[in-house]
Amino acid sequence: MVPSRRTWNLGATPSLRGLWRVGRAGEPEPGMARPAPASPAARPFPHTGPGRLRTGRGKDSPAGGDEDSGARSAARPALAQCRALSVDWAGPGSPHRLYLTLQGGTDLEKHRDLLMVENERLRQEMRRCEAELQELRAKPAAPCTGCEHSQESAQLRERLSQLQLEVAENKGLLSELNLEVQQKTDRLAEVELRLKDCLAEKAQEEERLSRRLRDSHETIASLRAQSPPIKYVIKTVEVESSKTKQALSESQARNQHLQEQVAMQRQVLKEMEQQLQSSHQLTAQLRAQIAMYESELERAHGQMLEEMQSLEEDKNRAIEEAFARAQVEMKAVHENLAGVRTNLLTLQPALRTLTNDYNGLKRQVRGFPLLLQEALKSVKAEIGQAIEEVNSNNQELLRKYRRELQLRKKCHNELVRLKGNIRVIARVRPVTKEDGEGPEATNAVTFDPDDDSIIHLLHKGKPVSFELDKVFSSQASQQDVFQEVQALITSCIDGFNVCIFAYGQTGAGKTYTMEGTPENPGINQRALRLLFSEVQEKASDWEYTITVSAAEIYNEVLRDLLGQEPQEKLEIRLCPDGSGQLYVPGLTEFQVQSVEDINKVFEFGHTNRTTEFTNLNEHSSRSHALLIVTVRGVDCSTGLRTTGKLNLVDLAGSERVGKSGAEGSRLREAQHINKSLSALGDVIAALRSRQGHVPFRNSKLTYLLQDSLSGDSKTLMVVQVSPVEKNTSETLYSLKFAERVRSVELGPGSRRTELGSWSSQEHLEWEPACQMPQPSARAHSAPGSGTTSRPGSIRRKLQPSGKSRPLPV
Ligand SMILES: Nc1ncnc2c1ncn2[C@@H]1O[C@H](COP(=O)(O)OP(=O)(O)OP(=O)(O)O)[C@@H](O)[C@H]1O
Repeated sequence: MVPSRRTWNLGATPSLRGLWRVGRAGEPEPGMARPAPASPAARPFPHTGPGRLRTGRGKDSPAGGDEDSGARSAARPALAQCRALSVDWAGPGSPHRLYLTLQGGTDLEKHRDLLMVENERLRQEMRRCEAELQELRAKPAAPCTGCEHSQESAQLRERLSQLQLEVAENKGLLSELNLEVQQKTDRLAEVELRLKDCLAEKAQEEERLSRRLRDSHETIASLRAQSPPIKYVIKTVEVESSKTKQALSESQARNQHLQEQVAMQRQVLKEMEQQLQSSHQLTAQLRAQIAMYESELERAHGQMLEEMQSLEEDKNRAIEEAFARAQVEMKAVHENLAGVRTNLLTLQPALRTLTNDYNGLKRQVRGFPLLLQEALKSVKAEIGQAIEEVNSNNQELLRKYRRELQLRKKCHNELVRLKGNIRVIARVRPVTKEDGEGPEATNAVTFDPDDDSIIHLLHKGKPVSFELDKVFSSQASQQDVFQEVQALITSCIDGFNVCIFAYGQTGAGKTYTMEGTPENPGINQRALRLLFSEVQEKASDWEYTITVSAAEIYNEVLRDLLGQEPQEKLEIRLCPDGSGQLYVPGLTEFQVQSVEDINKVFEFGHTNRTTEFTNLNEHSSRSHALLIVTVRGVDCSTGLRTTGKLNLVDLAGSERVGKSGAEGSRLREAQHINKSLSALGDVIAALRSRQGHVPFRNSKLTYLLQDSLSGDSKTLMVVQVSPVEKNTSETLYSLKFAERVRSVELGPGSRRTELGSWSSQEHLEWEPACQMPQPSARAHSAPGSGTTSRPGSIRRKLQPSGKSRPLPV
C-alpha cells in the first residue's frame, strides 16, 4: 500500500500588512472568522474583561497592573508571542509527529482587540475635540470693549484654527494607521488559516503514517513467525519498508520546507511587530499633541469665559450708570417741566398782551402802503430840494474854483513877471578831460558863498565879477537847474509863450543843460515830463493836445528836422487870417502823448539830419536847434481855449570865430551865427526897453520866435561858461553878454533900467565882434573844439546812426 502524498504549499510568503481587519466597534467584521486558539496552552494570557488585556510575557511577565496604560502597549508583548509560532519535527526514527503550535494566536487576537479599542478611544477623543471646536466656533464673539480683549480673542481664534488644522492632520494620520492595521489583520487571519490547514494536514499525515507503521510492524511480526515464504514476504515488506522510508524522507523534506515557511512567517511577524511599535509611538505622539491641544483649548475657553464675564460685568456697570444718569436727567426734566408750567401760567397774560399788540400791528400794516406812499412823496420832494441845493452849491463851488484858478494863474504870472519876463542865469560846467592838463586847464571861475547870483572870473590875472539872476556852479545838478525853469513850463500850460535859450561858446555845456544824457536828462526832457504830468493832473477839467516840431537854423536857413524833405528851406509867413500871427508853411508838427513819442520824433529828426550833413558835430555846433512844443488846452466845462508855446533853443556856439582869421565857409558860418546872436540881443534889448519897434526880422531866429518873445511871453537865457583858464576870454564875453541882457530890463520894483547903456555900448561892442576881428583876442578855443564829445545833448541825439526811416507818429 502506497501512502498518499500530500503537498504542503503555503504559497508565497504572505505579507503581514492587512493581517487583521478591525470593525468600527472593535469587533471582527461579520463573516470573518477570528482564528481560534490551537490549545489551551496556546492561550497564556486570558482575557480579563472585554476590551481589556492583562499584559506580560507568560507567567513571568510583569503583571499588567496599569491596564489603561498597558492597553496601549499590550500589543507589543502580544506580538512577541507570535514568535513562538513554530512547527516542530521529531526527527527521523522517532514516531512521525508533526507538532505545530500556534502559540501566539490568541495573543495576536488580544493585541488586535487592544489596537481596536485604542483606535476607538482615539476616535472618540477626536470626536470630542471636534465637538468642542464646533462649540467654540459656534459661540458668538463676545462684544469687544477694549483693544486688549479683541486682541486676545483674535489670538484665541488663530490658535483655534491652528488646532483645527492639527486635528485634521492627526485625523488623516489616524485613518492611515487604521487602514494599515486593518490590512495587517487581514493578512494575519489569512496566515492563521493557512497554518491551521497545514497543521490539520500534518496531523492527518502523521496519523496515516503511524497507522501504516503499525500495520507494517504487525505484518513483519506475523511474517517472522511464518516460514521461508514468509521470509520472502518479509523481504517484500522490507522492500516496501524502504519505499515507506523514502516517503518518510519526502515527508521530512516537506516538513523542512514548511519549517522554512514558518520561519519566514516569523520574520514577517517580526517586521509587523516593529511597524506596530512605530504606529504605537506615533499614536502616543498624537495623543500627546491632542492632550496639548485640549489643554490649550481649555485655556482658551477659560480665557474666553473670563473675557465674557468681564464684558458682562462692564455691560452691567454701563447699564447701571446709564440708568442712574437717566434717572438724574429725568429728575431734571421733571423739574424743568414744572418750571415751564409755572412760566406758562405767568406768560399767559403776556401772551394776551402780545396778541392784542399783534392785532394792532396788523391793522397798522394794512394802512402801511398808504403811509409809505405819502412818506415816499415827501422824501422825494426833500431829495429833489437837496439835489437842487447841491447843484447850486456845485455851481457856486465851480465858480469859486474857476476864480481861484484864474487867481492862481494871475499870481503865477505875477510871480514870473516879478522875477522878470526875461531872466538870465549862468551855469558853469565842471572841468572835463577834454580841457587837458597844465596851467591852461586851471579853474578861473569862483563863486560868492553868500550870494548865488554873483560869479567871479580871473581873466588875465584880474578878477572880474558879474551879477546875474542866478549862478549855478559846476556842482549844480540838472534838477537844480530845472527847478529854476519849472515855473515857466507851468506858464506854458496856462497859455503863455516861453523861450528858453542855451547860450555859450562851443563845449560850454549848452547841449548838456538842454538835453542832458539818457541817465541824467536836461531841461527838454524834464520840461516835457512835467508837461505830461500836469496835463494828466488836469485831465478831469481840461483836454490838452501837445504837439512838437523840430527845426534848425544854419547859415540863416530854416529847415524842418521832422519833414520828409529836410533839405527844403522853409519860410516864415504871416497868417493869412489877418491875426498878425506868424507861421511856417510846411513845418511838420507831431502830436505826442508821452515822452517816448517825443524820443521817437527826435530819432526821426536825427536821421533826417544825418543824411543831410557829413560832419554833423561841427554842423550842429554852428546851427541853432529848436524844439517847439505847443500845448493847446480846452476847458471842458467852459469851452475856454488856451495855447502855449514852449521854445527850447540850443544856440550855436558863441565863440568869436571871425577874430581868429577864419575864411570861406567857416567865416560865413561865424558871421551868420554872430548876426543871429546879435539880432537876439537887439530884440531882447528892444523888448526890455519896451521900444515901439522890435527888430525881429533881423534874423531868422528872432523872426521865428517873434510871438514867443513879444507880449507877456517869458524868456530864460541860460549862459553856459567854461571854468578853465584857456577859455576865460570867451567866458568873459559870454558873461558880459548875459549881464547886459539882464541889466537893460525896465522891470518892476527894484530893477534898474539900463536901456541906454545896452543899446549904445553893447550893440557897438557886438557889431565889431562880427565884423572886425580883434587881434588881441586869443583863439585858444578852436571853432568846433569840443564838438566831438557832446554826450547827453539834443544834438547828440542827432548823431548819425542810419538812413531815414518812416515817420514814427
Ligand atoms: N554841468 C555839466 N556837468 C558835467 N558835464 C558837463 C556839464 N556841462 C557840460 N558838460 C560836458 O562838457 C562837454 C561839452 O558839453 P556840451 O556838448 O553840452 O557843450 P555845447 O555847448 O553844447 O557844445 P556845442 O556848441 O558844440 O554844441 C560834454 O562832454 C558834456 O558832457
